[in-house]
Amino acid sequence: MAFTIAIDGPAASGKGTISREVARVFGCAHLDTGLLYRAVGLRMLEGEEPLEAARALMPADLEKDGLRTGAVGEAASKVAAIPEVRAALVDFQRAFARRDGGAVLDGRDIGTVICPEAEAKLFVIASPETRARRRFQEFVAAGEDVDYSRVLEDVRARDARDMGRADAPLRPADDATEIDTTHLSIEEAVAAAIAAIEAAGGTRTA
Ligand SMILES: Nc1ncnc2c1ncn2[C@@H]1O[C@H](COP(=O)(O)OP(=O)(O)O)[C@@H](O)[C@H]1O
Ligand SMILES: Nc1ccn([C@@H]2O[C@H](COP(=O)(O)OP(=O)(O)O)[C@@H](O)[C@H]2O)c(=O)n1
Repeated sequence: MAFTIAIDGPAASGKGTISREVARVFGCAHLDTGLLYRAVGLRMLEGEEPLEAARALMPADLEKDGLRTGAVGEAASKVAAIPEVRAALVDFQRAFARRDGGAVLDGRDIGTVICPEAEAKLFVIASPETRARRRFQEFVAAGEDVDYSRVLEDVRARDARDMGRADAPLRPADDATEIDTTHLSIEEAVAAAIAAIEAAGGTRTA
């Protein structure tokens, strides 16, 4: 049966962490849709035209090194504001969402545009300062030379761009359950997500 779980929210709110654990617990496949936009953003930084890059995207693009850097995140949110780029990525995401065995997709517009019919929808948030601190720690661990105030500035700029764009802006679906992870541990956030998905009819396999 194709049970679809949509998990949306702003940068570094905890979507990916929750999604990976939810996929394990509910025994379904996981697609980090941000990687699609990051892969197009990286190809743009390498000189390619964004729409051509989106149309030519290959699975190997999602495995490339460097997709998680701040510069690529910034480029991703720029190409993500181009309606034709978004349109080129829709079919792949919808096919993934309806696969047998169920799927969890995380991103910005999964519950609103890609899978409005998803059986379970979560909207994960946290304060900008908390998200910037988490992202800063990740960059430091990855050896990137950054300062916290710059990361906070980038988080705010990306929020504004993602929420302000005309096409598929970041916003909760009317029927999404909000999880604020600002004061939650990873374990608590995951437990809240599992409870909401079970309440929506999801069945654990682990
Ligand atoms: N509830 C939480 N409490 C503390 N740290 C968290 C929590 N959720 C995620 N993190 C950490 O914050 C960082 C960003 O989380 P991630 O899941 O990648 O966010 P997103 O996918 O929304 O960008 C990761 O390093 C992760 O370990
Ligand atoms: N479904 C999605 C996923 C990502 N994106 C865009 O891609 C960028 C990078 O997404 P991401 O999920 O990898 O970013 P993080 O939350 O991990 O920082 C976002 O800032 C969005 O602009 C989108 O528009 N729609």
